[in-house]
Amino acid sequence: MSDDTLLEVRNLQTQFDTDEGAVRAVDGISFDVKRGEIVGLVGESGAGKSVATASILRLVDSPGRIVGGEVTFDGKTIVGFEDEPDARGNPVPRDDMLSDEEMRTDVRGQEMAIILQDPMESLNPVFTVGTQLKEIIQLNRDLPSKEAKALAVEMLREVGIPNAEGRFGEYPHEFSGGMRQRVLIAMALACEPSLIIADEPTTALDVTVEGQILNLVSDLQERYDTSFIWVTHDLAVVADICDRVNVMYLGEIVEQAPVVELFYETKHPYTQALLDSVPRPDQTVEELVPIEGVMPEAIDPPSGCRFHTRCPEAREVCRRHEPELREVGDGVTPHAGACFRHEAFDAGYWESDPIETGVSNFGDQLLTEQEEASQ
Ligand SMILES: Nc1ncnc2c1ncn2[C@@H]1O[C@H](COP(=O)(O)OP(=O)(O)OP(=O)(O)O)[C@@H](O)[C@H]1O
Ligand code: NI
Repeated sequence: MSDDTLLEVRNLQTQFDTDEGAVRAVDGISFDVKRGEIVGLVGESGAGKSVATASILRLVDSPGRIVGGEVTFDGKTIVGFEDEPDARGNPVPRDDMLSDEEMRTDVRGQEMAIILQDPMESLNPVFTVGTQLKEIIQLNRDLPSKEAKALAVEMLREVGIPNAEGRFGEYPHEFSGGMRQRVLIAMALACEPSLIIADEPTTALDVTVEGQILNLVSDLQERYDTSFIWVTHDLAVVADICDRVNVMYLGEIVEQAPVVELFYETKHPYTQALLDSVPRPDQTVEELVPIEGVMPEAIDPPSGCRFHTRCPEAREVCRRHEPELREVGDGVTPHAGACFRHEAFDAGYWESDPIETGVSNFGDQLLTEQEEASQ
């Protein structure tokens, strides 16, 4: 693990054991978060974003369980298994894997904090906002009550709550949605974590308030040098604050790139479809194309490339073989994609017959090197 890497996720697999069978909600994802970086996790509802972050926090509840892979955080083993499973085929945790107790006392709320979509889930309605924030500060820093309170007020001010001193004594229900979300950000920062995991924290807010919160997070990120994993289904949010992005589809990462690369050198048809389905300043509304079809169920994913049933570029090879995430960029900027259209794959895509998916072609928006060369 290189020095500036804070979190390393390798081939992480999390499944839910249901009566109908195993739902492989997260099916072998790998990505890194460097220190001081905001990494996006984007994809449609059901892609596995929340299960992925819950796995990193070790907060997956039964019938869900982490069944494979490795997660290393600041030198600690969050997830790590022996090479051989036990007699019943279940993974065996390695000795260096943190216990549930260690996760609770040393990692969550200390080194990793979480911000969820609904602040009311994380705030206690019977205590004032100030009391809750002060308590977190005292848990994390050995400060006398008076100083902890002063710091709490200072933090409320820092996240942009007007009249912070006066509002210290108010209850969560007296705050608007946007203000509550600011309180949660203050609470997360009060732990002085090195990583904050934010799961769609601005989805319920209107766009103006969302924009204010995103600006705030960018500012605070710079000041505190905190790393973030930002979960969202919204590419506009990704464009706003992320440094690098992972695009998830049906439990897998299909594209991974720095944010500008993702938008301007798109390598995966699913990412392209996501981009075409959201308004952009350089497009008219008429040019918007919704993504066709619905994402298939994770319990019974399509064969081959999981996106092939909805992909306008799908060919026979995509139905038969599954492309893994590979380096497909220009060799300068790291850019990974899981699509046979790229030269890095030698799967015979171009000789393979197109398959009829009932989805129209994207046109010339997704030219590959080969296509460009043949034009
Ligand atoms: N308790 C559970 N039992 C069975 N399957 C589950 C359970 N929780 C989640 N799943 C499945 O895991 C998959 C991924 O869900 P997840 O909540 O991670 O999606 P998501 O990308 O966060 O979606 P959203 O944008 O709606 O939050 C889904 O197919 C979901 O049905
Ligand atoms: Ni989710």
